Amino acid sequence: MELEEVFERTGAAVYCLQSDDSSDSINQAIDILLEIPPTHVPETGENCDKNYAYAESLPDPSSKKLSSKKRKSPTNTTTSSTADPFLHPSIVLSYAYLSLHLLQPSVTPLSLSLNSWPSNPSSLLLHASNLRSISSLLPSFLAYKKASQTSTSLLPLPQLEFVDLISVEDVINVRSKSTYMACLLGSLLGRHEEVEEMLKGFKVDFRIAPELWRLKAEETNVIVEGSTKNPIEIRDFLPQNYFSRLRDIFNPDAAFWEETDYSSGRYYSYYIPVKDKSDNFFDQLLKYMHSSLGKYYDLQNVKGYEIWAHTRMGGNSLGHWLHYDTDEWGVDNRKIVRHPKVSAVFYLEGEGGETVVFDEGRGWKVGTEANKFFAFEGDKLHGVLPCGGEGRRTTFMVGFWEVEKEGGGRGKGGKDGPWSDLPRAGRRSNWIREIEEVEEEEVREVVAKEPKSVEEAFEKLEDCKGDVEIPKDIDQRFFFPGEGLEYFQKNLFEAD
Ligand SMILES: O=C(O)CCC(=O)C(=O)O
Ligand SMILES: [Fe+2]
Repeated sequence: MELEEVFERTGAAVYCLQSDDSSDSINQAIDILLEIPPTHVPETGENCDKNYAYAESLPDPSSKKLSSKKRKSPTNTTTSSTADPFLHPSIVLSYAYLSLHLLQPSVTPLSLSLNSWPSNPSSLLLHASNLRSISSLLPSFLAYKKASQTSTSLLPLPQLEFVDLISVEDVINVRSKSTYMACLLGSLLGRHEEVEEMLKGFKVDFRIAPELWRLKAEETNVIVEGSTKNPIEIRDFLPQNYFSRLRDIFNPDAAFWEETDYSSGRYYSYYIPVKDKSDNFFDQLLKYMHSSLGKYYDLQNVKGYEIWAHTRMGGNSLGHWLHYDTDEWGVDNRKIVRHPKVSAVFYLEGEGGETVVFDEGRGWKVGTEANKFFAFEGDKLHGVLPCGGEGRRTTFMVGFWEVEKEGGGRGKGGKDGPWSDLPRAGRRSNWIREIEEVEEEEVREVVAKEPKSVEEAFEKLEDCKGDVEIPKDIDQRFFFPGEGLEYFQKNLFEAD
């Protein structure tokens, strides 16, 4: 196959992918690309002079108004093709597979493209992200690191808007993204010296200390008998019938996630006032949690509970950025910052990254375990570390508030927002039908322990004064600028 046809086919495939995001179009693009024999894949990168010369000889693709004409036949490529010397057919093929969530088939074409241009940063970035999705953390770290070291002047700016897995910004910001991801995975893998070197690209003054990354979140023997200011964890917390009901409501396949549009990523929670008499399972559960925690924290003035939940696909998640739990309604509407008296995390499964909580310089670390309950004073900075592994991480959170609900409720487009009322059962909220009362349980005796901690949870960095921007969309705040924790206080007006 002539080089010209390879370009035309690649352009045509991109055009299919851009014209709409239906699986038909994606499959059509895949068919077009699969006809290019792998041995005819053009040389790019270090050897791409030929491609440049060819590309320059073609009319400017932007003058062809790609979107004005729908392609009719996959082989009629002349009017719609884009000649981009960096648009390697194998990269496009692997993007196409990825956009159908076909991870495995995407690996081979990507490796092929890396064969012809081993340091192609955008292929490396995609390759690294693939490897991370299949929990190959070390190879993924190495690929990110390699991408972070490639020169940015030769970066491709191709038309890659056709998949949401990687945006044009990702490609432009390939260096910042790959460096940041390498720092994140490197920290997880204990390669702190390399990370420190890479952090020099950014302007940051602190990072989570290697000691905290290394700490094993095992159970301690420090039993907490009564009132405390420190976090506590309680294993085997809920009686079986409460636990299984909660699991049913927030099971990964449960209606809740779909009906509340969890995947949109917007924040929503429900505010449930303290009542004398329970009307439903949530009342029962929250009363139970409240009485149990009352021995350790002063919860007498609590007026209501904010509840929300998270489920993270697979174990290989990036965690949850460091934040304070706040009353998002107050932040948005009154520009005031309030915290719950106590915040708590209930682990529905034993998978995924550890929760970390900070107070002044100290940092506690808590491992996930099914039916474990973890609580801490609600004005403490906290987050979730990234992790590898296969399992899913699902947690149910409770904020114990001394503040009565004033506003809150529906967010944009009538959807649930922060401090919503529980919905009534309806077509879009079947999940709520599962909260009818269960048999009431007496509060059991529990053993509360203080989780493991390190004295100095943040490490000061001296030479990290680079000008690469930390990518906003994946900033976990594990590396941050400033004098100390005031960086987080200043950012309190950003919703969690
Ligand atoms: O899942 C966790 O461990 C904590 C999550 C959290 O802090 C939050 O959702 O506000
Ligand atoms: Fe939180």
